Amino acid sequence: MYLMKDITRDGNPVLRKRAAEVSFPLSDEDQQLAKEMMKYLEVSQDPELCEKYKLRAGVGLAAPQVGVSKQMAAVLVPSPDEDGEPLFKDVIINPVIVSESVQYGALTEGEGCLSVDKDVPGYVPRHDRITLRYQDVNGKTHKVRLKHYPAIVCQHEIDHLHGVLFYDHINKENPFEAPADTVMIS
Ligand SMILES: Cc1nc(NNC(=O)[C@H](CC2CCCC2)CN(O)CO)c(F)c(N2CCN3CCOC[C@@H]3C2)n1
Ligand code: NI
Repeated sequence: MYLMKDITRDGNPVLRKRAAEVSFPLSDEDQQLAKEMMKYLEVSQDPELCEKYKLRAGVGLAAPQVGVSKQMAAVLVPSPDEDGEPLFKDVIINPVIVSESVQYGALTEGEGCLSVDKDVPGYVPRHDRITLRYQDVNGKTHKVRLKHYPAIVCQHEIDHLHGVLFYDHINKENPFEAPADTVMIS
């Protein structure tokens, strides 16, 4: 199971590389990687286990963040109401954003990153809606339309696969400025 010591931090070149495509069928190593990344998110979202293992909670985790430069990320976006199904839960492999809204969306609270220890205040303008194509661990291709919160999370993870970090998007002059008619997501 991954602990915070296993998370690569900003400054490690692996976070600024374009990750390599994953080939199918998945090697045992890649299957284990997918499982471990999703496990981290599940454990980190359990208050007791999160505390027990001193984790930072997460709704997404990309392979470069555990030192593996491969096009793979785990995403676990819980439903707003406790008992509901997650808004999105899957390990996205070789993801491609095939279309995106002109309209921006941004988390009202700004963003953080398990690989960035410092707080970087400011809005992170992303596309409010995306159509995402990816393969799951079985090699099955999915094409999903996402909006608001899950769309933001997936864009944050896909950025990691392209060597981009969230603060790269923050307006240097005015961090809390967002483009006109940006959807603010809480
Ligand atoms: C929004 C949020 N970001 C959390 N952390 N940061 C992350 O996930 C980073 C990725 C996210 C940062 C902004 C967009 C993607 C990790 N990243 O670096 C991966 O690349 C959270 F932990 C969190 N939630 C809300 C849901 N809650 C359910 C119960 O358990 C606690 C959990 C807390 N929401
Ligand atoms: Ni991140």
